[in-house]
Amino acid sequence: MENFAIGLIGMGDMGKMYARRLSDAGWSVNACDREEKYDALREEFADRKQIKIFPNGHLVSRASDYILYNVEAASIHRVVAMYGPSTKQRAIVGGQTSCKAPEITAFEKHLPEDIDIVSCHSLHGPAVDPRGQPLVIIKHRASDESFEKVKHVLSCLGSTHVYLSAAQHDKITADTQAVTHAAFLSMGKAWHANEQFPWEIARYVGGIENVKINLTLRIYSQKWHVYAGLAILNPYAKEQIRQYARSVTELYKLMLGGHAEEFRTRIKQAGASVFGKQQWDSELLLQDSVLDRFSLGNKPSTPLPNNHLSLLAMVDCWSRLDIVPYDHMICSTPLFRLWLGVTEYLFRKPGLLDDVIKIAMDDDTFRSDDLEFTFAARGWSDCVTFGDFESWKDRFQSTQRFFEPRFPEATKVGNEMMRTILQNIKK
Ligand SMILES: NC(=O)C1=CN([C@@H]2O[C@H](COP(=O)(O)OP(=O)(O)OC[C@H]3O[C@@H](n4cnc5c(N)ncnc54)[C@H](OP(=O)(O)O)[C@@H]3O)[C@@H](O)[C@H]2O)C=CC1
Ligand SMILES: O=C(O)C(=O)Cc1ccc(O)cc1
Repeated sequence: MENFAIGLIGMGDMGKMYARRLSDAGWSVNACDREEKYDALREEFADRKQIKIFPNGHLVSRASDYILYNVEAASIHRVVAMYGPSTKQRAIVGGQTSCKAPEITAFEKHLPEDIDIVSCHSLHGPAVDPRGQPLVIIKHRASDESFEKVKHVLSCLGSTHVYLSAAQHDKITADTQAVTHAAFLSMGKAWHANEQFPWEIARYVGGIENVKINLTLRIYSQKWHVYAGLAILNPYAKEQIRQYARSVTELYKLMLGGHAEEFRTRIKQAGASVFGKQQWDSELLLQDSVLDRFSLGNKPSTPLPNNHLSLLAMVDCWSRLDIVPYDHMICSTPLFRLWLGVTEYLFRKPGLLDDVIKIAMDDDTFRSDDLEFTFAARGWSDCVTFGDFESWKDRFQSTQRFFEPRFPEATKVGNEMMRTILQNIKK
């Protein structure tokens, strides 16, 4: 593979991460972003001889042997339509977007027939060390030789390769990403609606509450389009997010109506279908003593009880959709692994689930919080169902502004928490 050059179109967070890692491994990289960022990018990468910045994607495409589109999912069609026809003859093309259906459609429509298509998706954010994280590689329309070349190029990331079709990828990530995010987005929206910084309230500080708070703030501190794109454009996500909202609503109604037996049976059945076949040969993934270290507030001497509606609904949703989340570990993001860890914690801890069910029925202190959470889950689901990017952006950014003053501290604590917990999981 002498003189093999890699092209990166879109030099945002992911494009830059790939450019740095591929050039560190010795590959020649041609890269561009929008034309107006040409000078700034040239300056930023001036000290890297292996990276050549171009003004636009035509110039990157004609000079490169493997071209990766790292642009917003919602723009992929427009950008591939623009630069696709300029692709060097017999080159290989792929994309990094989080949802593959629109990406593949754009490639099939706009790439000349002699171009091979091998796409990919790093299942982690740009600030996470890629080593050991899943990297999905999709051989969509390619010779074995092209496929081997892509695997060889991407092996320098040190990620674990997962080979799937585009449809398999979208089906699994609808669960590991889109629904997981819907739960955290709903928590954030509900806290915002009640004007609560959750770490300032006794109910929310300590143990698994810290995981919920830190991960929610982590999501809201990122760019809206990443989360909007992977939920709205994924053909499988609509149904899954709708079921999550339905599970939240139905459980909330059972709580309001005091239907204790129905509630208990439903939760226990859901727990059995999701966790029933698991062999618990290890310690609990998450331990209070570890989790308590990652608080944004001070732990009160007597934390108020929580009915964990968001977690009960998650397990109910998985169960209704016949999803066993452990089957999806191959496509798990760090966030998903922690979310699964939190649900596991609730369903495996002796007595805790029974306490939570009792609290859900008997304690109405937090009915208004849960009402806001229910509205929020329904609101996100409606946005996704209607494919409404503008409302999605507005909902996201208004809550982002609410939490913004706390992002620097939350990012620090959240990163530390993720590092510690994920290291423990690896052991
Ligand atoms: N962030 C994450 O955690 C992950 C993201 N992804 C996916 O990777 C892709 C990129 O994400 P990320 O890097 O975070 O997003 P960014 O917004 O940081 O990067 C996208 C870049 O593409 C640029 N762009 C838009 N149009 C063009 C064009 N015509 N020519 C060249 N560049 C263009 C954008 O410019 P402008 O901003 O001006 O539009 C922007 O700089 C997305 O599809 C995302 O879903 C995948 C894994 C993880
Ligand atoms: O871990 C997560 O789910 C994240 O939030 C980071 C992320 C966002 C988009 C992707 O396509 C992959 C990873």
